[in-house]
Amino acid sequence: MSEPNGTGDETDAHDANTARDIPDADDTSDADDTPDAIDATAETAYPDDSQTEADARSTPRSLPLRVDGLVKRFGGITAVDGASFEVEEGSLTGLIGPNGAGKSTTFNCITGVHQPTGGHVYFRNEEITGMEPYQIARKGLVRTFQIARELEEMTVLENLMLAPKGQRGESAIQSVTPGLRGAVIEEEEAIRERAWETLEFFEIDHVATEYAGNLSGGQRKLLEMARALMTDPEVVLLDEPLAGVNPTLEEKLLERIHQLREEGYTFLLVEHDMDVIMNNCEHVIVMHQGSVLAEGDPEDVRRNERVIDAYLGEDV
Ligand SMILES: Nc1ncnc2c1ncn2[C@@H]1O[C@H](COP(=O)(O)OP(=O)(O)OP(=O)(O)O)[C@@H](O)[C@H]1O
Repeated sequence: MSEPNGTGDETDAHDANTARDIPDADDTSDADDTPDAIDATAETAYPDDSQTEADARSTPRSLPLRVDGLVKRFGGITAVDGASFEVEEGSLTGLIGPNGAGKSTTFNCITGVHQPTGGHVYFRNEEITGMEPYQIARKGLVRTFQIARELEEMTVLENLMLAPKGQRGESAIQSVTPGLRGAVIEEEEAIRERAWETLEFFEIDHVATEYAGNLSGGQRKLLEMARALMTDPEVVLLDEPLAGVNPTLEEKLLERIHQLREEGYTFLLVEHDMDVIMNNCEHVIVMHQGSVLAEGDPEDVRRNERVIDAYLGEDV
């Protein structure tokens, strides 16, 4: 793979990005009504009618996710080579590319699992490059892994109950302070209730008391997503959530993703099954050799000669 060059591929990505619509002020009416989203929208709306279209274009939008010139090297291997792309609010965006294109490494750099060698990652206009995974998760950006990472020796319910951020938890002080102890118990009950609701949503409530290590591969994928949701994310990066999942479960998982999207979540999906990408994502980003080769709606991407070449003539 080549060293970052900041030329051809970056230009393509940039062109593709600028070709996408800039939301007008009316778009804010559809915004998610969580406090964060309202704050973020306030930063980006174009409140003053006197603003010209050019002003509006130059106003940075509060995108849920923006990756700019991301580079990651492992010794002599350049896994990510100047990748730049944006993820739109409330979208289900697909991230595809041949094996070794750099998709998982990109996810790792976005979510703090890896320290990028170069470039920038922004979550709602805030630079999060190089932050720790827990800091990024707290802000509302989480990922799932190709190989699910649940705690095998805990039950499914316990796995979910551990996930929410900012829990008071047990401490010596609260155990001898009646008021505090009551608050902790109340919080735990609320989390337990939400955990049950989430298990029901993913239809794995019947295995709530099973050790996570005893679940089937497909059930683990559902648990992984359920755990991600328990952290109250705004943006979820899904790394091959359907790999090894049977068709019935696959349909269920996709249905859940669409349902969550309607509730205002934003998803970036890495998936090798092109039918899944083409039938479910409204925007597709194609990575090749560490950078963005093309992006657009599924049909544009499917017809793109460079994409077809990158996949060596495989059906995209
Ligand atoms: N920790 C690592 N150390 C060394 N090289 C790595 C590491 N992680 C990834 N790579 C290399 O970086 C390149 C990109 O890998 P990555 O897993 O990001 O690709 P991918 O697009 O997710 O591939 P796949 O679709 O096969 O999962 C590959 O050449 C891979 O071998």
